[in-house]
Amino acid sequence: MKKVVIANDHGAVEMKDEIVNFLKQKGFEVNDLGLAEGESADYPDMAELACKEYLKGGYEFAVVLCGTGIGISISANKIKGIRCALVQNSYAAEMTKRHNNANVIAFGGRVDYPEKVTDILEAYLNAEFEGGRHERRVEKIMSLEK
Ligand SMILES: O=C(CO)[C@H](O)[C@H](O)COP(=O)(O)O
Repeated sequence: MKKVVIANDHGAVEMKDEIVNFLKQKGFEVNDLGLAEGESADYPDMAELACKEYLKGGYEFAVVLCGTGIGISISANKIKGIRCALVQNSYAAEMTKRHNNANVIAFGGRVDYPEKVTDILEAYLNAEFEGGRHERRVEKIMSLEK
């Protein structure tokens, strides 16, 4: 079964539940490392949890969530091997898979999106990395870690 790991801080509990249910309906096994209602944590810790679990292998991608999506995506992108995209709509979600081959996707639980967040996520799921000239650029992103 395809696996996904997800983590959230207290700013995105409801959105996390919505995304977990959606991914389960899509046939994913979801490793939920995030917070439940009433719990609280610092978003860099939640980014680290999800991304380090993802990097162990066996996961298709990871999802990270905080109030804006900004802090947790900044944090995720500090971790070697992670290309985290904070996407604002379906177009960006599709393109970050096609061009950046993002392996982590971020959303903000307190953000008003123009579409359902699950539709945005679906655009990412349905897209494929194009390779070609984008392969070279992704390699250049990854060499910035050195
Ligand atoms: O969006 C976030 C980071 O970018 C956090 O969810 C937000 O900063 C948490 O704030 P608070 O502790 O006041 O709920």
